[in-house]
Amino acid sequence: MTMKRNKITIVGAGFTGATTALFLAQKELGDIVLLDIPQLESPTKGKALDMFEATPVLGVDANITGTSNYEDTADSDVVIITAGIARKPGMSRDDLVATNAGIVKSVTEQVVKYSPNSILMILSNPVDAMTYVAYKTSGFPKSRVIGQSGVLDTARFRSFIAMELGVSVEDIQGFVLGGHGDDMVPLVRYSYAGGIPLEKLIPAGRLEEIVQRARVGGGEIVQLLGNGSAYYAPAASLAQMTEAILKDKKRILPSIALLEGEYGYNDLFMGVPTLLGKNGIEKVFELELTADEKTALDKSADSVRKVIAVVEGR
Ligand SMILES: NC(=O)C1=CN([C@@H]2O[C@H](COP(=O)(O)OP(=O)(O)OC[C@H]3O[C@@H](n4cnc5c(N)ncnc54)[C@H](O)[C@@H]3O)[C@@H](O)[C@H]2O)C=CC1
Ligand SMILES: O=C([O-])CC(=O)C(=O)O
Repeated sequence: MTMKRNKITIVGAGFTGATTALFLAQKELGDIVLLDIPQLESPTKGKALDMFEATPVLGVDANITGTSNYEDTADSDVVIITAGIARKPGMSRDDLVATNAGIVKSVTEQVVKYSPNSILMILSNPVDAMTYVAYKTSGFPKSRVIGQSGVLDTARFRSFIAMELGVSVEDIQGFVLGGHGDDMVPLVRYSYAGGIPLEKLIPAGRLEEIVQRARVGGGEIVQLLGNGSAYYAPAASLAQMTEAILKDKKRILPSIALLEGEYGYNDLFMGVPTLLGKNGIEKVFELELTADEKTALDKSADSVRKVIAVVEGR
């Protein structure tokens, strides 16, 4: 019996796209197609071949190919969209909307033509609004259009807490709600180190400083790099979400999902805890919030709505 291998397409073979391809190959999650614009076809093929040549050493079986032709992406199981421009120091993610909305729309049109049954995973920023664009353009059910933000945002929070306590990053659990912007809402109430509530281990004032560092964690990397934005941690986050889907792991991970009444919001894409399995987002978990948490989430939702209004020309 021959088993069909999974096929994963990554549109945008830049820093995040190429790094994601490598993580996916290391996890042996399937064959990988890297696609970029025709002007970059040669370097895209070069990156893919170089990566494939790493697989004998890594001891993994994954075909990795580069292309600028959407026909090569046909029948993908998962399509990851990282196409677009990244911010530079002094810019906010929202400054990217005018350029990236057009790119995400045209990419999605092509993707759905060749992979009508795929699950779309969006990274391009401003990512909550770009997930909305992919949803509207694709006509896919909401379960198959997923944005990445919360795995990364909690990974940053977990890293900073582990540094603070001098313990393993593995034992820290973080929790974040809201849009992928500086007013995202990390909930320390639901954050733990080895099952112990963080509030019992770190004084409130210090915990708030760490929360604030996590909120602006993307900007910290943008400042340090000087000419682009983070890609290792974002790529690791995409790989973890892809693994949850392709292995039908039913993991509870934060993702950007369409809200239809949950948390009191409608027609809005924003980060919430979700169940990820073979059908994509199989469930959105809704929690009771305190008045302060709800006020903070409303602010974050307003920021996302403003960007969606720009996309829609309102
Ligand atoms: N949601 C999140 O948590 C994160 C989002 N991002 C976002 O991901 C995006 C990509 O970031 P990087 O990979 O660092 O940028 P990059 O500039 O290294 O790569 C982007 C790639 O997209 C390609 N591209 C542009 N238009 C295209 C089109 N029409 N079709 C196919 N490919 C196209 C470019 O040629 C380039 O190779 C940015 O918008 C960035 O802000 C980055 C990190 C985290
Ligand atoms: O900060 C950026 O522009 C890229 C991003 O979304 C992140 O690293 O969180």
